[in-house]
Amino acid sequence: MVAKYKKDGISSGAVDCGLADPAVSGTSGSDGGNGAAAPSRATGLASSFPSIAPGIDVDSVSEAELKENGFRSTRRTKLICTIGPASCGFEQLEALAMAGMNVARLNMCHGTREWHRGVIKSVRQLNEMKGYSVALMMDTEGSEIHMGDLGGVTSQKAEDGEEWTFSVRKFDGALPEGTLQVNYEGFAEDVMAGDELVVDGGMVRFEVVDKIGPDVKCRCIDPGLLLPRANVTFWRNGRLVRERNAMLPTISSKDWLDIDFGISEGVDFIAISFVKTADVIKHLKSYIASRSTNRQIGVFAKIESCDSLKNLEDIIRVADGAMVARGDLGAQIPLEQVPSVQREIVTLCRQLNKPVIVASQLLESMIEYPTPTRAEVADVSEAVRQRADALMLSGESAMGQFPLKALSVLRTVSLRIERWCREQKRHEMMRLRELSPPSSDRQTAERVSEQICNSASHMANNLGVDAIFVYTRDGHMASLLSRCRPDCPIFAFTDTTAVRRRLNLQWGLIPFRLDLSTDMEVNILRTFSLLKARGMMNSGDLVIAVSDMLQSIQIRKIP
Ligand SMILES: Nc1ncnc2c1ncn2[C@@H]1O[C@H](COP(=O)(O)OP(=O)(O)O)[C@@H](O)[C@H]1O
Ligand SMILES: C=C(OP(=O)(O)O)C(=O)O
Ligand SMILES: [K+]
Ligand SMILES: [Mg+2]
Repeated sequence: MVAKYKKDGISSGAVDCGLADPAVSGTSGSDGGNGAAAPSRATGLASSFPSIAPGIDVDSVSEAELKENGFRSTRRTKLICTIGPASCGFEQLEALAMAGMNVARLNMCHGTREWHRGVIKSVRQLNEMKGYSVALMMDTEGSEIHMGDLGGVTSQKAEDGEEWTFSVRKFDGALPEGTLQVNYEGFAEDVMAGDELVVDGGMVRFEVVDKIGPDVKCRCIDPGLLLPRANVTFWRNGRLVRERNAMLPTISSKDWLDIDFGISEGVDFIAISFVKTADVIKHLKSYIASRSTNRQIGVFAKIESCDSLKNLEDIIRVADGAMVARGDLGAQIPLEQVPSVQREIVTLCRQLNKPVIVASQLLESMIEYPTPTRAEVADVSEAVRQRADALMLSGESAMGQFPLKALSVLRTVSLRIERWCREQKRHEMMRLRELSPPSSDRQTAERVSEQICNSASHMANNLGVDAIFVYTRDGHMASLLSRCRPDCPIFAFTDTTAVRRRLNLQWGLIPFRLDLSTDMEVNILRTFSLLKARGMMNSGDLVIAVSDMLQSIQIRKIP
């Protein structure tokens, strides 16, 4: 890939993915960080950074946004960055955190476990030393069919009419000229002459000419750039072919090892690729529960296949969240259906109170160029207007030339569209159905919490309050409030760092960690005085406070 412009300023020379000494790394969020010094938690470095107020953890980005713009203008849409060679150094991660990254995604399709372990360690250090709550999401490879590593080169151009061989043979070292490896052993048996091979969701296309044992001879019919490990689907008579490849397990044996790795490394979320049914999610959730006592890992279902669309509601009901994985989805259903399917998934997730991520190609051109296309900005705007919980960068942040600029575009577009939607009432309006239907026991805590949150949001909008405060141990009340998408931001106070990180993925929540008292009044007064002392709120601000420890709604003016 040729850099047409100067590369993003997050790393000047060679990309260093080792663990830079964070004590000597400066903050370099030049294009869109907010320039605020990062607060440090109680570490030996306390003297190098402004110290955090005792008793409350919040990151410098939220703090600066609150101070500079007041309550109402904080960003509601959360941002996820896929980490790769262009973003894995400590300083690069720090710059991304400064520029608003809420979640770092690790795609297990690429890189070694050791490499991923290094990134996890850096993110964790960043959180501990600088008060961030960047969550970690591990994304499984799945049993998709993809090409091999291109024998070490970063890309190869396939020209119109060229002959290429797709082979299931294993090669040591360099590949023979014009040969590509395929990871699925049944490939040569499943395909037929005349089939169309779609690489990387349509970036390159081939027609199958002939089969010779493990080799499949093809002719390029849509030229383009072949990237390492690009995904491959095959089509016959205009339909996706699903032979034995459809029988491959959703979670492969390699995925199970990656999942064990994720559990032992304590990631916050695991995203499962190519989910077909709800059962696989249930199975994984019980596996995680049996392996990791007292740690919750959110399981996200990636919606990227025809099968997942057939079972959409069942899958989303059992998952902890979903991802509209438009990359592969666009290779499995006609492209023109992707926007309406995205909207359906976003709506359904909101109804079922599951966080939803819109992913892939949001700013694809920024892999190479420092400015997005107008169409990309429109796409990002639409996802923000649909009020998806989070937007995700893939290649833009993993291997592109401008990771920080791409993140900055997501941030500024989100802020601008959110404000426009609030002021002009342009959001997608949605009537929320009841999550917990009336039962014989009409007073279940679930139902009461839901009603409290709906009413609190309604009151917040009618009264024009500055913020909703929620005191929550497990985060559930915070997510119920987020579901209502109120006009004001939601400050979520929780007593564990793990819950705080998980809440960082959800729309409109600004998560803080605070030692919670069983006495609600004590919590309220403490948060008021701590936030006031740090300049994050002012006397006279109007707040609605709710809690999962005491079922009440309070309307309070900051003294
Ligand atoms: N851990 C990694 N190591 C090397 N390259 C990576 C890594 N993660 C992502 N990439 C690169 O970024 C590109 C885009 O990432 P992503 O969309 O997550 O993967 P894919 O293209 O496989 O669907 C990948 O094709 C790959 O080139
Ligand atoms: C996010 C996606 O999955 P991956 O990048 O792992 O292919 C996608 O297909 O859009
Ligand atoms: K993946
Ligand atoms: Mg995919």
